[in-house]
Amino acid sequence: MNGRGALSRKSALSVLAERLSAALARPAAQQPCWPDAERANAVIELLHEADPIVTPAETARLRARLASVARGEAFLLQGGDCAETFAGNTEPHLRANLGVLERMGDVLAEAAGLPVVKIARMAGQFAKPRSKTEDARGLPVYRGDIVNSPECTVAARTPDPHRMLLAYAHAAGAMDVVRKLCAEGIEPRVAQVVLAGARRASPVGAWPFPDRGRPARPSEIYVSHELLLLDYERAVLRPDSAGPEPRLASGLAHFLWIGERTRQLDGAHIAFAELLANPIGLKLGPGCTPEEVVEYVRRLDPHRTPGRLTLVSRMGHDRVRELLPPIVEKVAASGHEVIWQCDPMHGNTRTSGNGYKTRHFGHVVAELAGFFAVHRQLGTHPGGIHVEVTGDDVTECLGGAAGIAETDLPDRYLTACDPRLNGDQSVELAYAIAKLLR
Ligand SMILES: O=C[C@H](O)[C@H](O)COP(=O)(O)O
Ligand SMILES: C=C(OP(=O)(O)O)C(=O)O
Ligand SMILES: [Mn+2]
Repeated sequence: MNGRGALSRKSALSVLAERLSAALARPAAQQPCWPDAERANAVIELLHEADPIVTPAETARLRARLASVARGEAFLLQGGDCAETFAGNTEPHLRANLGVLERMGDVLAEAAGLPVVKIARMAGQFAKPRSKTEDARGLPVYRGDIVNSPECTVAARTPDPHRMLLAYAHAAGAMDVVRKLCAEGIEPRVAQVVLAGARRASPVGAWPFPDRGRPARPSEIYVSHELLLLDYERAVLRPDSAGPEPRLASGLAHFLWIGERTRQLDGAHIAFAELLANPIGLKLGPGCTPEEVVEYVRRLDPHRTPGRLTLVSRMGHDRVRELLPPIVEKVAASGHEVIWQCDPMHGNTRTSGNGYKTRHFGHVVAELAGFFAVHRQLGTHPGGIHVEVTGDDVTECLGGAAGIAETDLPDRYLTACDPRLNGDQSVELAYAIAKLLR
């Protein structure tokens, strides 16, 4: 590099460092208050030395894949646990969740006649935003294994910065497993629902039984998590000069998204995401106006890069047809080529009669039906879905072909945060979407 190149690289880096400090100085919602700031800083310093978990080449490949989704040439399937846990970070669990993505991807690819880009909520989905600061017992809420423990004691719920090191180690270990499984081949999850019962109860007319899998084959799967805990996210960043302006590449995931509770336009999360070279997602709940969305698009996709920004609507099954069209119209008129993705889970969370946080399979399908109908009407590409699913045989969401009822919820309600579709419900959902796509 000649002297002038080195100088301009140095000044680009110092501009980025200044912008990063300014972003982090903004108000940040949903951050834990570490009881010992010195200990937290020591952990952050250690994490600064950590190796990236994902490579720039992988993230660049995902950028190219997402550009094709934005252009309507591919479909995006994103899914996994609401909250990963350290105890659940095992090869069988990772394999089961990837097997669900694999099977859903097969069904969707065939129905859409398009390649499916798969992104797992995996290898770092350890931080949770919460709607309250205290639980029913008056204890600080559980904020994900990266912050505290769900156990019901004050000590367990006190944020512990050391957990960020554990989260990094677990994420790195999970990524090794993901790479190994992708190379070896992942066997698609096959639905286990009994034929007769399924035919009776299934809302999906085209539910084909028996659900036949195929042999495992190598797969391409990217990893993602919510860009939430800024003390963690700020630690593993590398300069990236491949794009239209110098940015910082997160070494912690290929794809990061900003949640519904941290999308304040003047807040730290949006300002932080502006600096990232990774593709970015943004959740949009029912309170979001079309004007706000145009401002997000301007800030997060300043160079009009197809697929740079994924807008994830999660409006609820009863509001999507009313709330989504003005947002899509305004963004389409702005000329930015975003990905339209539907999260049919978070706008449909309810408490069951027996006190479980749950979602009904029928509401999940209904929000997706609304999402596809809106895009069909407006002539835009319904680019993908973002779902909370597991290959484990849990009983957390109601309905589906097996007819999970409220009284079944206590059987295997294992989630650390939100209710997930189990393996059968997830495959059934893929068939329901296949019907909508046709
Ligand atoms: O995925 C996350 C949840 O939807 C979010 O943490 C809110 O959950 P809560 O209402 O139980 O706090
Ligand atoms: C918290 C989540 O979603 P949202 O921000 O849309 O509520 C999530 O995806 O787990
Ligand atoms: Mn969730």
